[in-house]
Amino acid sequence: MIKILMKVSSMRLLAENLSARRGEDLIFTDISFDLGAGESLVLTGRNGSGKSTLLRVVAGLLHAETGRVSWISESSESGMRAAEACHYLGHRNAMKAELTVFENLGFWKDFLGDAEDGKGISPGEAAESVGLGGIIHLPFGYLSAGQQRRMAFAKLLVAYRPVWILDEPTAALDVSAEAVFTELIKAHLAAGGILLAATHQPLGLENARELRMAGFAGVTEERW
Ligand SMILES: Nc1ncnc2c1ncn2[C@@H]1O[C@H](COP(=O)(O)OP(=O)(O)OP(=O)(O)O)[C@@H](O)[C@H]1O
Repeated sequence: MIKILMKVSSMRLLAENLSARRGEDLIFTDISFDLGAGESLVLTGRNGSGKSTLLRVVAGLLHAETGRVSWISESSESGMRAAEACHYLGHRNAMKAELTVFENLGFWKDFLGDAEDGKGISPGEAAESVGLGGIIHLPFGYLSAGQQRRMAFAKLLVAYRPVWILDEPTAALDVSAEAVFTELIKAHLAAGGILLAATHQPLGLENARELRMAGFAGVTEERW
């Protein structure tokens, strides 16, 4: 049973005419999308096509060459900052190997705090939610690659953010972990959350839109 404490969010994520450069190369141009409560957009495309770059631009971690990202929330007239509105889960898990799982998740809970319209769950409950409640006392570095990825996902649950930005969330995961992640994402969307994800494997979401990145300024969009 997955328990996530949050009210139905009314967030909107608007990206307008985004372009980004890595080094000398323009990786994509004029990408726009508009995601409302409960909506998801999945970026696909070959290695190097710019998926991670787009996610990092939206999360405010990379500078956009052109365009802008707006985080529109009913609870904040002036809009929100990326750090207040989204969780970003990149290729790395952002956990300290020598601290226990409990200490890592506790750190993130205290450091991030909750966005206004939701409430995160405890480190113990979050570990339970990803199927690893029994190993919360172990140093993070002792965990297998798949267990580490599950615990990185649990970080999304300890502090509430309406938008989840996930880069290859299911890399190194077994089939049961994929199913757990899909259920957690569906629960997030059902509560009015938003998902922006890059993946090479389908995430099992029925109504996700797809943005196929072609790399070096090419891009196409279609609905799955
Ligand atoms: N710091 C950098 N300087 C120059 N080029 C870079 C830099 N970082 C990334 N790139 C290039 O930008 C392009 C897009 O990379 P990106 O990581 O966004 O691709 P991706 O679609 O996420 O790939 P993958 O599926 O392998 O994760 C690639 O061609 C990459 O080599």
